[in-house]
Amino acid sequence: MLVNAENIEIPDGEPRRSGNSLPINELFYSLQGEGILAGVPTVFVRTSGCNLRCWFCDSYYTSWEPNHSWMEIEGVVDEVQSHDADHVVLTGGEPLLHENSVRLLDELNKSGYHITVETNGTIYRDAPIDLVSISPKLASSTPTEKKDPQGDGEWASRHENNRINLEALASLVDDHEFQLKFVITDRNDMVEIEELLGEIRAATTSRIADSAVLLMPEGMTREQLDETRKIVAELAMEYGYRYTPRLHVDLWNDEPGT
Ligand SMILES: C[S@@+](CC[C@H](N)C(=O)[O-])C[C@H]1O[C@@H](n2cnc3c(N)ncnc32)[C@H](O)[C@@H]1O
Ligand SMILES: Nc1nc2[nH]cc(C(=O)O)c2c(=O)[nH]1
Ligand code: SF4
Ligand SMILES: [Mg+2]
Repeated sequence: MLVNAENIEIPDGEPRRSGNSLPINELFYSLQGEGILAGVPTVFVRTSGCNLRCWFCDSYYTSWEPNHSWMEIEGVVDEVQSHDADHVVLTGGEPLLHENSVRLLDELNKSGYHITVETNGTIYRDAPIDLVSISPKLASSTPTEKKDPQGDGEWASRHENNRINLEALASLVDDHEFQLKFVITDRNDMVEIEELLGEIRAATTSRIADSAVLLMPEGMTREQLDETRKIVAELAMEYGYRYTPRLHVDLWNDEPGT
């Protein structure tokens, strides 16, 4: 089943490529920095192009200013295999925008990798995924005129209209092991999280344990996380959800390829 097909687009200014290629922004070996697998050595494949525009996006060159090389799926698999890892993360941008992400996931699955997909949860695709790491975008992510990193809020209504797709969220939760990972900018986010969790729980037959709900502090740099991480840790204790660090930021700050 494909939900929200009308949102699928390729990055601006690129000819539509056919065949077996994907727009790849970067491919690197690091430690999983976020979520229930934090600390696990992992190869990251980052596609370019996104259907949303979070004002805080830490992968600016996949969303606001998409930048990539087109790579054949075979070449991506070869490069993944050149690293000594059992875990692969497919991220972006929004990796599930691209039909060919399914082909890549099929190939990685055949090679026996544990596969995590990092997604904003607006698009469902039938693919082999061991852990779907869903990060639904809250109202506080919307690039309003004041928060827009690039213009005067031109993306705000499009982002707002597309950021939640309950049907896709429920399908992702129903079909895979999952974590729901919310980026927290301040305590007001909790009202919307509680409401959205109620809606997802009503739409799915799967149980969503509180331990599968992760609160992640917003911040691209150590300095920014210094402002948010303690508040988020306290919110996790208050609500009974799980706190997730951003280990890569703690270790390497905002260095590319980490
Ligand atoms: C760049 S996104 C790519 C995957 C997908 N588009 C998504 O948003 O889930 C990877 C992860 O980084 C998170 N993220 C992006 N910018 C962030 C920031 N400034 N602080 C904390 N987390 C951030 C996203 O919520 C998501 O969990
Ligand atoms: N180390 C590291 N861990 C991550 N987990 C999710 C990431 C992402 O950007 O999706 C990410 C990332 O960019 N780096
Ligand atoms: S959905 Fe993910 S990639 Fe897209 S703008 Fe938001 S954080 Fe960035
Ligand atoms: Mg990242």
